[in-house]
Amino acid sequence: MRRPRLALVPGEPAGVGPELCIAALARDWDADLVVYGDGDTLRRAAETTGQPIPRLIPHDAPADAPGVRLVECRNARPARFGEPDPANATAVIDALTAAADACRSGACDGLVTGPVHKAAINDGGIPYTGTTELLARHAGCDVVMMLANDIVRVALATTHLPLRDVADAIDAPLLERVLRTLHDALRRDFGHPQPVIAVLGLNPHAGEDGHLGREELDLIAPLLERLRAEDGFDLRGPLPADTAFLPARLARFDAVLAMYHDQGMPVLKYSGFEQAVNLTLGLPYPRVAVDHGTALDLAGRGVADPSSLFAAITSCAQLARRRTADVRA
Ligand SMILES: NC(=O)C1=CN([C@@H]2O[C@H](COP(=O)(O)OP(=O)(O)OC[C@H]3O[C@@H](n4cnc5c(N)ncnc54)[C@H](O)[C@@H]3O)[C@@H](O)[C@H]2O)C=CC1
Ligand SMILES: NCC(=O)COP(=O)(O)O
Repeated sequence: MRRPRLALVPGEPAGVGPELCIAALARDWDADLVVYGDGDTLRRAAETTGQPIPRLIPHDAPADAPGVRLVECRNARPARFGEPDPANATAVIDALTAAADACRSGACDGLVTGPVHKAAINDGGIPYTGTTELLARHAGCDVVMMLANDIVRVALATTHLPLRDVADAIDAPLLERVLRTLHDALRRDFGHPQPVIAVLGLNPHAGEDGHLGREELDLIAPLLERLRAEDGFDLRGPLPADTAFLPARLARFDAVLAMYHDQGMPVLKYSGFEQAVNLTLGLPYPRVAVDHGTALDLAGRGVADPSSLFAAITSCAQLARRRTADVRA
């Protein structure tokens, strides 16, 4: 089977993404990496953090040319580690878009991304809530954000939304789309023919029989009941979020669906920040990102932990191989 070719996007030039990518490029992977980013930033990240500077070659260099293939997406201004510059927002988004194009055209088999600084992109004049949403728009499909480590998989019904807007955003069509996308991905990409999905309530104690909110009674429970009637849909809940993650309960679930970002994310990050990855389910190609942010406090110092990026590359390569095998079967 052909080695998967993965597009690797470092993300925010002033963050830890470039130096973590340099660490990744020094390793052997069961995949070929093609970097989409600013070559000068990568070289300076290597230099500043005392890592070997990779030989970057154009992405369309001859097949036997030695070096790391780079699709150059030049920054408007040289990056200063620790200080995001909104002038470079366009280059960051262009790199993500070019890499997504390559995945959609089949030139690459999967996408791995470093952290992006949301405020810097918006300050640069580009409306942006997250790469998950950007890739969904780009591919024109429904997606689900799911974070995963060896202990738990947490998917989110809503992603980067102010808390004030969350309750209004959660309705039956949205939850149904999310559950179908999650269910399909657990079956197709994660090898669970009959996945068990725990669905959290929105309110404390899952609404306490309607005394602490009615979304569970009026919306979530009837939807779960309807979907359970379909073959293969094993849905538990709506469960109180405060006890759903108890280890003994968690062991019975293949994934937990949280209603909003900070209902699920802290559990995931507390249970294993270093090894966790962020997956976008529902795209026509696998996309896996680091679970952490730009860590501006560490950028350029050579102390950032590369484990999440390494886990993202490993996971993306596995998903890409699985999809290639499915196509051939
Ligand atoms: N995948 C992505 O694109 C993500 C992007 N972000 C963005 O990153 C920016 C900063 O977010 P924060 O909330 O400060 O989170 P952060 O993850 O950048 O930092 C939180 C803490 O974790 C530490 N940390 C992060 N990555 C680390 C690593 N690889 N090794 C060792 N320590 C590490 C940092 O030093 C800091 O103490 C925001 O603009 C946010 O939107 C946040 C999460 C994910
Ligand atoms: N909290 C996750 C995060 O901010 C990264 O999300 P995305 O940019 O991959 O959508």
